[in-house]
Formats: sequence, C-alpha cells, structure tokens
Amino acid sequence: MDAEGCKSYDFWASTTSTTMRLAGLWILYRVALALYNISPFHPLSRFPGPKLAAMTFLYEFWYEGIRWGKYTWEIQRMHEKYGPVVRINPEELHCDDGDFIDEIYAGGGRIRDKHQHFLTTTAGALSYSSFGSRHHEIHRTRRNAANKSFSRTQMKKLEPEIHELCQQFVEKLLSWREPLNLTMAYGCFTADAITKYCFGETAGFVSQDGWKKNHRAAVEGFTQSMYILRYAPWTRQMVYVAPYIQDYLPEHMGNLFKELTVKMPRYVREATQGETQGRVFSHLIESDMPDSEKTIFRLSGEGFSFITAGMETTAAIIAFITYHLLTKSEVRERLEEDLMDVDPFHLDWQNLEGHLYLYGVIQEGLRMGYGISQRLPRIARTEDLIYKSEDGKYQYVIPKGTPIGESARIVHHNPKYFPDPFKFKPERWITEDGKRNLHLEKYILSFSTGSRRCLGINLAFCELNLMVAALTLRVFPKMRLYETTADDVRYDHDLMIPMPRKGSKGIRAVVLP
Ligand code: HEM
Repeated sequence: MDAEGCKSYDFWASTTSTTMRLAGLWILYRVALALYNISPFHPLSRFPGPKLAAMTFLYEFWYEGIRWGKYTWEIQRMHEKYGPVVRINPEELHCDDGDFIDEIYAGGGRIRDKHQHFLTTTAGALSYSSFGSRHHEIHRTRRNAANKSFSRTQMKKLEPEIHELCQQFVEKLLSWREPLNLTMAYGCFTADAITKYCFGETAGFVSQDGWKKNHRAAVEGFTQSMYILRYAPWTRQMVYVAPYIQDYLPEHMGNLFKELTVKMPRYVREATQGETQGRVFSHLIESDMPDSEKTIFRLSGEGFSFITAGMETTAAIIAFITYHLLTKSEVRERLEEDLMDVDPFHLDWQNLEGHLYLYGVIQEGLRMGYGISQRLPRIARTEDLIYKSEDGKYQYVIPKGTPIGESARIVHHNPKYFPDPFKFKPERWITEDGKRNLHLEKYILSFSTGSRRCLGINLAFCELNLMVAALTLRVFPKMRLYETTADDVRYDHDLMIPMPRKGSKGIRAVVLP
C-alpha cells in the first residue's frame, strides 16, 4: 500500500472506531436510562405495570407502531391485572376510574398541559393550533379567541345553514341508487357543514354529482401518519418541504402535508379578506390575541384542526348510529314514535333536544362509538393529584408534572356505570321518572372535558340531532345495509379514532326507490 492508500485507510479506520464508540456510548446511555426508569429513584416507581413498559418506550411502540394501534387493548389488560392506575410507559400513567375524570381533565383555571409525546402526532401549522398547544397558558389564549365562534348562541345563529345542508344531503341520498360507504357520505355533509360554518362557503361535497371529492384523504393522512410521526418525530420536519417532495412521500402523509401547506392557507387567506364577516376567522382576526397569533400560517393550523376534528368524528358517530338503527327494529320504532310530532322538513335543534329517546340514541351512539377511542393524557403541572379508589383499596399521589389519561374505549364499557356495556341501549339514558339521566354524562369522554374539551361540541350536537332525526323520518325506512356485518362496526384498533378490523370496507348501505 502506498502512502496515500495508508492515509485513506487510517481515515476510515478512525472514523469507524469513533462511530462505534459513539454508538456504544449511546447504547450505554439508553441502558442506564432504562435502569433508572425502573429504579426506586424514579418518581413513578411506586406505580404498578409491566416492568418492560416502565423501562422503555419500545413496549408501547410494539403495540402502537408494529401491531398498529393496539395499545388500548394492552392497557385494558394492565388494569385487569394491576388495578385502576397503571404505568404505561416510562413517563405516563393511565387511569380506569370514571370518578377521577374531573380531576384529570379539570377546568376552571386549573392548569392542564398536554404531553409532548402525544403532540408529536401533529406537524407544521397544526402544532400551533389550540389542539396542538402543549402549554395551558398559550392554549387559553388561542382557545378564548375561538370560543365565541363555537358558542351555542353562534351555533343557533348559523343553524338554518346546517339545516339546509342536511335537507340537501337527504335529498341526494334518497336519489342515489348505488351502495355507498356511509362514513364517507356523512363525511361530505360534515365537511360541508364545518367549511360553511368557518368560511361561509361549503366545500361543495354535497352538491357535487356523486361522492368522489371529499376531505377523507386529509383525515386519513392525519390518522395514518400518526404513529410514524410519533415514533420518528424527525419526519414532522418534512411538512416544510412537502410541496417539493410530495411525490416521494407515502400517499397519506403527502395528502396531509398538502392540505396543511397549500389548501388551508388559501382558504384562510380568502376568509380573512373580508368576505366572511361574522365567521370564525374574522372573529380570530378581530380578537385580542397578539399579532403573532394571527398569521396565515398559524390560522391555517387552526383551520386544519377544525376540519379534521369536525369531519370524521361526527360522520363516524352518525354512521355508527345508522348501523344500530338499521339492525335493531325495536330501537328504530321507538325513535320514530319519539319523533312523531316532528316535521322532517322543518327541524329545530332546540326542539329535537327535548325528545328524550333521541337524546338516548345520540348518547348511546357517542358511548359505543367513542369519538376518540384512545387515551388523551393531561399534565397537572402545578398540583399533585390525589387518587383514592371507591373501595379505598388503592391510594396514590400522582406527582405534579406526570402525564395521565383515560380512554373512552375503556371507561365507556365499565359495567359499573353502564351495565351490559356492549349492548346498544338508549333506555339507559332515561331515568325511571322520564328525565335525562344526566348523571351518566360524567362518564362519557367522547368530547373530553375540562379546559381542553372539544371546541365544536355545539356544532356536533346540532348536526347529530338534525341528521339523526332527518334520516330516521325520511331515509331509514328505505335504507338497507349492504354487505355490512358487526365486524365492520366492532372496534379493533385506534388511529386516534376507533377503527374496525383491517380489510373492512366500512359501514355500507343502499337506499331503495
Ligand atoms: C361527534 C363529534 C366530535 C367528537 C366525538 C369530538 C371529540 C373531541 C375530543 C375528544 C377532543 C379533545 C382532544 C384532545 O384532548 O386532544 C376534541 C377537541 C377538539 N375538537 Fe372535537 N369532536 C367532535 C366534533 C367536532 C367538531 C364538529 C369540531 C369543529 C370545529 C371540533 C373541533 C375540535 C377542536 C378544534 C378541538 C381542539 C380543542 C382544544 O384543544 O382546545 N370537534 N374533540
């Protein structure tokens, strides 16, 4: 070997050995961290759970990233084995006690942050939305500015638009003869409703011929990318170069990033140019948020969160209720009876809310359809939380700063609150003396609760009431399920929202002439 060759050999040998040393140090660090995580020095060492889950995030990754969205099943098994509070990863606890919901998800000025591990599923402008805000204080600033636009008063003002859209949708459904995926079809209605509500103009999904164009690609982009973003957080940076590399990204991720960086800023820009006075974005621009909170970039994140959060959740719950009403004639007949005095062409949200059985059907739809099925952790930054189980057997002090959450999928099936929990029983929501069983509502996590409760809850309830009533009175007598079984409805895994088994074509139906 000549001198030049020797030099090159030395260079590669020394680079390899430095790399190996660094890799060795990194492995040593990870091992030391894993041992610390299960040592008595760790603040969560007293909490029960599998040692491996406490040691490393790989345990959670196995269920979420490899087995794809199956961690809630494993968390449920942990509760059966270890009790109502368990440690599910090195940093986080999970609780299975409906009576502790109000402490975890407190409101009234008590500080609740979000967990960064949970928020890594957001990228780009979405990280700057209310939904993506980690700290309580910035969340309050953003949320207070948006609250006015989603108040009950504002909803009532805009109700005629949602009503008109609902009627238009029902007409289209009645004239359609092909089998169709109901979550997709209802998603056209909910996407139009939220875009009309926010921007003063629908996305045109109901009025188009057919159902082809809709926002599902964006929503699927968000849900299908979430575990990739969570376990490979560096992929979040790709959102900034997405327009240039879109063709090389996985399809779902490309769709998500395109929606965030191209379509949404355009919507927001148009909405803020004065044509949509009295709508969400003009309210946000007029609010007393600092100017840095009013940039097109940040408002695009809010807009994206409104559309993704408002579309699929509501559509999935309506589809879920449809399945139960089409398969349970006794429930449908009772609902028809309850709605006997209602004119299906002139529906009124407030009037519908007075119909007890309809209330029961919607609540039961939310209970068994979950909304968001997986855990939603919160952090009480400034206070320890004191947990005591009802029988006094378990007592814990949850140290301040610890992420802890509950899961709708678990709480909603607790037989202590909901006997016969897997049965669709609207009657459970009506007391013996014929009133709403309001006490049960405190065990429903579908919209979360406290300071981070769903912003769009009024819009969601308005849509649910109008649409379930309209479908029951006008469409269900002619609608039949199409190649749909209980397997297409049954919860299988989480992509934030509940998903049926892989390969399911969803809830499908056909409308007869
Ligand atoms: C049945 C329908 C719906 C369900 C089940 C639902 C469920 C939820 C849940 C569980 C959260 C809390 C998420 C978290 O903790 O990270 C949430 C937040 C949110 N929802 Fe909804 N939602 C529905 C409809 C809507 C609608 C129609 C909108 C329209 C704007 C909307 C907008 C939002 C927003 C913006 C947030 C974030 C709020 C914040 O963090 O301050 N949702 N929703």
